[in-house]
Amino acid sequence: MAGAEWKSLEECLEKHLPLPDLQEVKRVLYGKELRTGRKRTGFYSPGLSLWPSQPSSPEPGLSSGCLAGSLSPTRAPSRKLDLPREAFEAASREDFELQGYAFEAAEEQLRRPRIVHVGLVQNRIPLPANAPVAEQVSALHRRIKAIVEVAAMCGVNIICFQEAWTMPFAFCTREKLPWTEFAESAEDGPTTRFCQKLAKNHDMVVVSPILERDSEHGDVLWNTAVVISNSGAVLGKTRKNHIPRVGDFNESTYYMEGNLGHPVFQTQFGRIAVNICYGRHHPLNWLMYSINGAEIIFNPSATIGALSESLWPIEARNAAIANHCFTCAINRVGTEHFPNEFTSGDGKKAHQDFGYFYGSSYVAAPDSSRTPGLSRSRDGLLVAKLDLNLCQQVNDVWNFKMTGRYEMYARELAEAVKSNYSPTIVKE
Ligand SMILES: NC(=O)NCCC(=O)O
Repeated sequence: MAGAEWKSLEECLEKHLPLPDLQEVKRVLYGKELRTGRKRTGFYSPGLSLWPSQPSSPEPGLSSGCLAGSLSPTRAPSRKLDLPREAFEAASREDFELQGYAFEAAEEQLRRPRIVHVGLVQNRIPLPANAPVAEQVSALHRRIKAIVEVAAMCGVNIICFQEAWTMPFAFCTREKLPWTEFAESAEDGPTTRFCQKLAKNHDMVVVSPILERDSEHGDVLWNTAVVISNSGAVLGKTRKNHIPRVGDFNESTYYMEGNLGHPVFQTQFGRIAVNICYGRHHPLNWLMYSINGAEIIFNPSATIGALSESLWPIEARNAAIANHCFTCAINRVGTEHFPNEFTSGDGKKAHQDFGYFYGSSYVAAPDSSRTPGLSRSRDGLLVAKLDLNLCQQVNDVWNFKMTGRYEMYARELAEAVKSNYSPTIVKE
């Protein structure tokens, strides 16, 4: 662990990064740049920039090494995972990125390690959004099949695809056809049947986020993740609880807020839950999956750079810390162009694309460690080896569940949602 000789993260980045890279790193790490008020860095005061406009040189006599750290038993960074050569060869042939990392937990006397390999898939849409619907779906099935085969070579036990993975993210258009034609039955639609085969063939739990059409209940559409057991049986489904009303994410035009609560799925490899995209901004949403016993919470997403890139590295990681569980954040890749122009209701010109989906999928652990992200620009498979014992180990150290005071919050929230509630504000 570094002492005072390692001055600051900011100074290290400034010293070692070329200016264009530094600007991008600042954008992702700190959000928008604050007004520049002083030239040196090293401390923050409101309204002033954390960053000088040019990289500065370190003060003489101070070391500026970029990493000095020892591993603590409760916070070991994920390390690279050895994956089979054939898997890398296949990934390269199929033109997608493959990365693997392992998280470790301390050895226990009474419990054996509870090892599970998860796979996170991020991808572009392979065909343009104006190709026939059936061709787009088939092309996506083919693409995902190729990636799942590599995941199988890597020993993946549970795989999760990106939000609404069988379609372009067309909700920005507000048009119904052809986009509603991508909706399928969660129980026996073509995509679920396709995933059942994958699950059975590869002995892998498959989390398949789709646009669901529930024809048993008035043909209502939902944003749903179907969870398919490694036996090939449909274990169940879960629905997106929070629908964005931000920017071009006009999703409430298409489907309703989920009505299935916070189910957790007991799989052979551990207890999992799915918090779909915009749900990651809602700490109570993560909390309820965790209270129901989730050890791994997947967050299949579709989100764009201008809107959320500075939120991305924080939210799922914070949820893993706050809830003593693993979280898996997955985002799609690329720019999707739509046949007709639409406006964003912001006075700006009509346009035909949503913005840039920046990938960057990652896994975060309860001890605050995380994997690096997949790239911003390529399809990819991230394999992470988890020891689920880490969840309880961190819980026993930090005790957030024990100190959570849920009863107090339940009481206060129950009051706060009443129409006659008046907030407690103490005034002079
Ligand atoms: N798909 C979705 O909910 N996107 C909303 C934007 C975001 O949450 O970053």
